[in-house]
This record gives sequence, structure tokens and C-alpha cells, in this order.
Amino acid sequence: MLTRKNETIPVAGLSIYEPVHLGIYEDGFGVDIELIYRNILLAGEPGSGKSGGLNNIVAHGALCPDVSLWLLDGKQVELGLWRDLADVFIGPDIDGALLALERLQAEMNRRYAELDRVRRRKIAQSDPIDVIMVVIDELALFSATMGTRDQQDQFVRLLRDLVARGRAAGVIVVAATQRPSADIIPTSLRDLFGYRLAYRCTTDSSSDIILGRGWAAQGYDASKIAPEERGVGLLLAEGGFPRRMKTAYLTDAHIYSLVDYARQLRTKKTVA
Ligand SMILES: Nc1ncnc2c1ncn2[C@@H]1O[C@H](COP(=O)(O)OP(=O)(O)OP(=O)(O)O)[C@@H](O)[C@H]1O
Repeated sequence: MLTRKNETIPVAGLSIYEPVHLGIYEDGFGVDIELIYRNILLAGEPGSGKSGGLNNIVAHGALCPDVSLWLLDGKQVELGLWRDLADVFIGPDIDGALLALERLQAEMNRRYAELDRVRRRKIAQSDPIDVIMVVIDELALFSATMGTRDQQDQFVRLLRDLVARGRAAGVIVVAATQRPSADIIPTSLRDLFGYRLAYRCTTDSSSDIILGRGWAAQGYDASKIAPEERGVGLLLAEGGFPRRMKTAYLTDAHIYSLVDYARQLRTKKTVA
């Protein structure tokens, strides 16, 4: 059976089937992205505003009773404010991270087997099943810094499989890195992300590593974002052009209030 944890239905709050608010485009329109059935990669140099972007996405997930949050935080403190709401929280621990991704892969396979049994191609809002939002910050710590080379390779293999196949089974990957280099974001992984958000980078080639080859030469170059323009980035959605945007900023005080509210929402889930 496709069942939601605790057999519950959401009675309030947001849904992951609704757009996620990220900020504002330079033409004044709101940036609202459809994350369901998609994944997002955020990258940029330290201090460029990635955490701000991640916090908006995690906040939306936290306020959705139909989302199960799995947070992998290589720096321990970036996502730590959301920790109480997470079903799984992994700090700088490569063994824990590998175990979590293996569990996710098994869950994804189980969901596909069930979808196949009922002759469906993807999960839908009417299904009594949680969407799993997997948030990974900082990607490079798991894929290039901690553990052995074999463990890092295994991490990237599992991640690629989740990003490639997870969407229809209700597994959304949100990954962030401050190291936009080809070894951290190989093209084969980057191209699987339907949304790519490039905050300020040091070179046009790192901007291209995030957005895709050739964009910088066409004028979409995140190295041209000024250092003081924190939270400004170029957002590329599948099939479109990168658009310059400013991320909405949540202070720690905002996050504490959101965590309190989300906790209430999540405990108010009623039995169907
Ligand atoms: N959207 C924004 N609006 C206004 N200020 C912002 C915005 N985003 C970030 N800042 C400012 O820039 C600082 C650094 O931002 P943030 O921590 O999000 O960067 P980061 O890219 O995640 O850095 P790191 O890679 O070191 O974690 C914040 O503490 C805040 O002062």
C-alpha cells in the first residue's frame, strides 16, 4: 500500500504540490517554483546567499504536513534550526549519510513497485503518501571531503540515482554547494536537476558548471553578480533562460517562529 506515515491527512498548512516561494525576479514578479516532481541545485561562493535559498525551501517543506524532511547537513549548523522537524537529520557523518541514501533508495524502489502494481506512473496529491524532501548541504563534504574515496563514490552514485529516478516516486532532492567545480558537480549529475540556482561565483566557468555550458557566453554569468549583492542569483528552470532573482531572506528569528508553527501543524495531523 502507498501509505502516509501515521496514516494521517493534512488539516492545515501548505502542500508540496503548491509552488515554493523563493524570492523576487528583477522585473518584480515573484519567484514561485514547482518543486514536486523536480529537484534543485543551489551553488555559489561562501556568503553568496545559498543558505537563504535553502531556508526558504526547507521552510516550505516544514509547513507541509505532506512532506517528510530528511536533512543531511555536512556543516551541522546550517540546517540545524530545522532539526526538530526532520524525520532524519544527519550531521557530518559519511556512514550516516550513506545509510540514509540507501534507505531512501530502498523506499523509492518500494514505491515504484507499488506504482507498477497499480499501473500508475507517478504519485499524486490524492495518494496518502508523504513526499520526501532530501536536503543536502554541503554536498562537497559528503562527495569529496569526508570518508574514503569508495564512500564518496558510493555517495555520488546513490545521489545520482535518487535525483534521476526519485521524482515520480515523491523524492525531491535539494542540494547545495559552495564548491561549483566539475569534480563536485559533474555534468551527468548537474543535468538531472530541473532547477539550478547560481549565486555569485568567482569565475564564468564555475557559473557554467552550475547552469550549464554556454550560458556565461550568452550573458548569463553569475560571476558578474557583485559581492555585496548577497542573495542575488540566476535561476534556470528546465527548458528556459536563467533569470536574475533575489532570494527572500529569513532571519533566525523568522526561522524560530516558523519552526514553532510547523511543529504545531505537524502535531495537529488528524487520523483519517
Ligand atoms: N537574500 C538576502 N538578502 C539580504 N541579505 C542576505 C540575503 N542572503 C544572504 N544575505 C546576507 O549574507 C550573509 C551570508 O548569506 P548565507 O549564509 O545565505 O550565504 P551562504 O552562501 O550560504 O554562505 P556559506 O556557503 O558560507 O554557508 C547572511 O548572513 C546575510 O547577512
